Amino acid sequence: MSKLHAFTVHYIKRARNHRWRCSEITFWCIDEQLCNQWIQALKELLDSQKSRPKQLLVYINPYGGKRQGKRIYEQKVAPLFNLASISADVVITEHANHAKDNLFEVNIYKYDGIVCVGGDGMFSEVMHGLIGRIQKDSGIDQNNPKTPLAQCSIRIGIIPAGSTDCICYATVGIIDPETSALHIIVGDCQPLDVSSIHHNNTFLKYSVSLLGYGFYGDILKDSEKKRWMGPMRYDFSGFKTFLSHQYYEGTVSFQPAKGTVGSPRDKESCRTGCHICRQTKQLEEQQKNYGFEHKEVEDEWKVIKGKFLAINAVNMSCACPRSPKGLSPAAHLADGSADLILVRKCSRFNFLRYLVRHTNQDDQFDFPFVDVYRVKRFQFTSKHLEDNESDIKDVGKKRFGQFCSDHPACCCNLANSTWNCDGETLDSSAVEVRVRCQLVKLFARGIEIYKDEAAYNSSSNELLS
Ligand SMILES: CCCCCCCCCCCCC/C=C/[C@@H](O)[C@H](CO)NC(=O)CCCCCCCCCCCCCCC
Ligand SMILES: Nc1ncnc2c1ncn2[C@@H]1O[C@H](COP(=O)(O)OP(=O)(O)OP(=O)(O)O)[C@@H](O)[C@H]1O
Ligand SMILES: [Ca+2]
Repeated sequence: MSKLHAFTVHYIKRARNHRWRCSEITFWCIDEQLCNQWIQALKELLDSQKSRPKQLLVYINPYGGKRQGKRIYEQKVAPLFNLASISADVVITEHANHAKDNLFEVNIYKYDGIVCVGGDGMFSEVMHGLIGRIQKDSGIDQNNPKTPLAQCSIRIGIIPAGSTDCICYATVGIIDPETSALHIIVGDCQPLDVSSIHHNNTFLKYSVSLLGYGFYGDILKDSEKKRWMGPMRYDFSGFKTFLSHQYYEGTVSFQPAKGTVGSPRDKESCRTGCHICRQTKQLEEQQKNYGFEHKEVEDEWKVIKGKFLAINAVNMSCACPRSPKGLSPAAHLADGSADLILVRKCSRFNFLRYLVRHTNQDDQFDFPFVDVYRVKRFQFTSKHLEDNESDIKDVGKKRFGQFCSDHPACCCNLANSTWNCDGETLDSSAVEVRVRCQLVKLFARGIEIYKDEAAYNSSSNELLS
């Protein structure tokens, strides 16, 4: 404009329910030199913020959730990345495992972060690619369950476009692509615990949210055949699995977490700057300094044999829109432990009461048939496998498929379930699980606490571009 000079500042404004929005404000000035000084000062301020990513590698699953991944990225995320001068190499996946395989081929070290546009399954794929690549480059064999893993310093960003999106919900507080893009732009960093799953010295998978056998495994297995239904498939398969009321027999053994301060029955949840996660990290660093870090303590295994409707190990609350407080409301994102929830065989009515409590304020652990433990390691072996193993020693015994080999007429239930590993199926009737403290990092900051309702309007806004 004649004789007036101006520049526009784009910044982040907090809105309700942990939502972030991009706003802009234009400053006018009659003095051109002063205007340029301001622009220069703001540019220098932005450049000095080293945690902000400049170059990203983006994987889009065009078939996740309601199949909106590509549109969400192009319309809601790419314009914000452009505004923040972030350059992105975009790969639209053509098949399952495309992103994972690609992460073993590209030069990942030239990127400040890897972004996945999709659901929990897509995140899991990218995480497997990244962890696997880092171990390969560090010469670490993932098959040895005792080996400490190399941490991944390249952060992962999630643009939610899946069916459950629980990892996004539990680390940001809302499923909103724009909010997640803004957390990436400001360069947030949230470490995450990862569980490694092995069987007989063979690496199977990693898990960050839910590793579930029985109820959630069966829901997932059934729902995979109904992908065409979109996110609704989980409700349909959930109802069907609930009616089938299948229980599974086996042995769970675990080592209770010693070094953590919290308990799964705490009233307080993990939030931005969580002191429990911070204390754990400090403790781990102290142990490192004293040289204790990789010593395996073999004492104190607790063993539970029984009939279970569900065995769930969660590394985070698993909060999602279906259950806003999640499977274990007090679980921590980065405390080096998982909450192991054992739901024993009970009536359908009681199991329904347990499920309903995931949707209200009542305590879902306050039932005689539900136990919850905070653990660092656990193992599960199905009775089917235990019996088969003892049969091998006792040559000549006949086996009767899914029924008890000792008493074919007694109809003991020896069926096997599947594991639900962050929304991916995993078939293994015996697993050994270890929590790896803060193995990966996300572009997130945990769920922020708004001290009072007015705070989200007045609290600090962040400069975008
Ligand atoms: C009566 C209402 C009860 C509602 C109970 C809701 C509990 C929901 C807890 C959800 C926890 C999700 C954990 C996240 C797992 C993700 O890594 C994974 C991949 O995205 N998602 C699922 O496996 C997807 C799992 C989807 C689970 C859906 C469960 C639906 C159960 C429906 C039972 C109906 C009984 C009705 C009887 C009249
Ligand atoms: N182009 C593709 N074609 C088919 N499958 C793909 C493709 N790209 C990725 N996948 C696979 O699709 C699976 C599911 O994707 P995603 O997690 O994005 O959606 P979802 O299952 O609907 O959501 P959620 O995991 O949150 O329930 C992932 O395991 C991923 O490996
Ligand atoms: Ca944890």
